Amino acid sequence: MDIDEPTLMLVLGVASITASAMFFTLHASARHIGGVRSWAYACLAVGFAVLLDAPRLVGNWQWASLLFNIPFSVGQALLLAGTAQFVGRRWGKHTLTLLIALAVLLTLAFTLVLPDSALRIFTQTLYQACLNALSAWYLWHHRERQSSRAYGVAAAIFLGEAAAALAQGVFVMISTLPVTYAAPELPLANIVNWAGVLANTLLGNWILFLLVMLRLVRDLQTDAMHDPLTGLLNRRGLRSHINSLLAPGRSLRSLAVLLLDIDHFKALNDRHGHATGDRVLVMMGEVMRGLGSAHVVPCRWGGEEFCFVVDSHSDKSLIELAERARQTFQRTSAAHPGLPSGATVSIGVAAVPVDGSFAFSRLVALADAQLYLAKHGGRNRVCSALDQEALSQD
Ligand SMILES: Nc1nc2c(ncn2[C@@H]2O[C@H](COP(=O)(O)OP(=O)(O)OP(=O)(O)O)[C@@H](O)[C@H]2O)c(=O)[nH]1
Repeated sequence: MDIDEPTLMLVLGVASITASAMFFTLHASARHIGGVRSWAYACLAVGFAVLLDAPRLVGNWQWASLLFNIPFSVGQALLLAGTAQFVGRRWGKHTLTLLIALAVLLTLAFTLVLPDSALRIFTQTLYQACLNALSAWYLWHHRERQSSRAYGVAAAIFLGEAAAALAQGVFVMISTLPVTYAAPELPLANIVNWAGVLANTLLGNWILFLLVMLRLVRDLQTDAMHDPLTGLLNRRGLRSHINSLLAPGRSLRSLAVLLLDIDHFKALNDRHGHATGDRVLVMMGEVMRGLGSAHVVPCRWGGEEFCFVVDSHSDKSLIELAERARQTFQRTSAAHPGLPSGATVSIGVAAVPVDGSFAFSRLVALADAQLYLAKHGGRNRVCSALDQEALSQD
């Protein structure tokens, strides 16, 4: 291949260092995302390896090899460590140290102790292939549902890099020609080598960058849709849930809402303090989460008001759910050390058919009217616009 190698390496080195700067910047504003800092150091190490090698200043091939191989191998190990951290795998510092030590030992062995270019390149590319294949496996195995396509592409790129590295090592081993790292005497090995380096430096880094951005978007969406105090869906999250329930193709027959309001919460706050009030709200969230399921979705409506949205139910099951919520809340608050024992909740229940005239706001208004009745009927009770016979069983 007709390539001005030093120029290409210079470009790749600069691309790696730029990627490193990008990852460092990302890490500064998204510290909770694991692995980004390791990727930043990985790009830095690879960038230095390539930049040091580009001018071909060192005439002695052994020293030139050491100068390239060691930072490059460190970069590969850090890349894998970053990927493992990004997907949430346990990854001890010892594993990283071992991998780096292995790469350094192999390089030293086949450069200074037993100088053999072919063996050095083969072990180096085998090492790189194994690490890249493991990165591909981590990304594929831990792909996130919403961005599974991007994870699939990332895994494919890493697998491609692994295959390119392995192929280059094999070409070099089976050739009878004398070889240098870039193997200009072996055109096929050289092409494969460059394909791998390009995939690594350009595509690989960009796809990792994309995965971090997708993770950030997912985290922001999760934050925007959840109440930070209780962890339940907030109103925005609930709206998104309702939209997904009403999406075309879902044959939903009816929808129910249970509105729950903690009794005399203002007095509780005044008497025991706002922090205790917050703890009662958290406990309410836990009680509701415990009663939730795929068809029973809890939400913090606002302040001391909560709701369940139920999309598969009978009238009886709704009333049972409301009663269970009321009793569990009362029991838990009584049993919870440090919380006021008399905390109770009033609940209004309503259900409507999902037809052409369905409006969620009307359903909420119906449940609210029942909640009003529960409050004015003495609190700590369930009121429902449903089958009164079922209600009177309790
Ligand atoms: N601790 C705490 N209090 C909150 C929060 N959000 C709203 N509140 C308080 O909840 C109280 C609601 O009081 P009200 O709407 O008067 O209702 P209530 O005292 O529960 O009376 P009833 O509903 O009629 O039983 C207000 O004092 C709000 O300040 C919160 O996040 N934490």
